[in-house]
Amino acid sequence: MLTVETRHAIHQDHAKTMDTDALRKNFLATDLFRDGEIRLVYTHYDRFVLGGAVPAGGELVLDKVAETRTATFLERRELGIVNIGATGEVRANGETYPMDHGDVLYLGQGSGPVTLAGNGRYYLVSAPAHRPLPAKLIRLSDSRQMKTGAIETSNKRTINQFIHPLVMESCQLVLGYTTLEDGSVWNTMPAHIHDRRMEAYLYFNMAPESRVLHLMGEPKETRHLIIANEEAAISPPWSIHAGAGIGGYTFIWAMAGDNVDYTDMDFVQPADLK
Ligand SMILES: O=C(O)C(=O)C[C@H](O)C(=O)CO
Ligand SMILES: [Zn+2]
Repeated sequence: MLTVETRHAIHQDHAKTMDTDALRKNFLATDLFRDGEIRLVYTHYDRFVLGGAVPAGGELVLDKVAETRTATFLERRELGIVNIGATGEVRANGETYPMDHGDVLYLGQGSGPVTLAGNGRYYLVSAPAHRPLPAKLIRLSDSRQMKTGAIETSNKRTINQFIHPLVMESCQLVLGYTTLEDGSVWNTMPAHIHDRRMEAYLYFNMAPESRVLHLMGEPKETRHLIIANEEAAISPPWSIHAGAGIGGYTFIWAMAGDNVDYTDMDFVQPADLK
């Protein structure tokens, strides 16, 4: 079963008038992972799509998605898949990719129908692509690991970069996941924006009762989302994206837009946030 929800783009002047419910309806994606289903959110931020697929021991096929009005979803798109569950496999273009927990698969434009199988819990992100590029399975050991933060500032963490120009080539997608050291709770602080690229954060590996306080909004007009396990924050190009957990968590960050330069960020120091 395939479900697609469309989210239109919101102007920052509109966002600052929103109450909690409206902020959550527009910027939080919940209920992405259901057994036997593919559930997608089609955003109008860079036409970035995010979602979940849980074959639950069987198989699910991602093929035609009416929203794109193309013969197959990947006819003019590229796809990143992260397995946040147990072992499974993904098949596309006549190839089979074994997917362990934490593995990332890139499928380029024109890859055709994608079969997601086994006990994986697959997080999916997709953006329009301008040319076909080779598929690539990237394991944690192949990723580029960037250590940052410090225990003193409660933000010691490793930013694992997978779909990233120094690891592989993509058209628009840039993706990885960030893990925090025990006792560190903050991600992405100091915060930043990048008007050239939108971003989405999927928080996972969280205890069911745990929550992340995710900060969003323009730097001088911040708002927050209280986020539970396996929920995603959709971050428009004008928004900061940062968070602190009351328990452990990992998050997958994924971006699309005008460039694939991970370092292209406009930092905002905490003293400049409001
Ligand atoms: O912990 C962090 O800092 C991040 O993971 C930042 C994200 O990678 C990001 O926002 C990239 O633009
Ligand atoms: Zn960012």
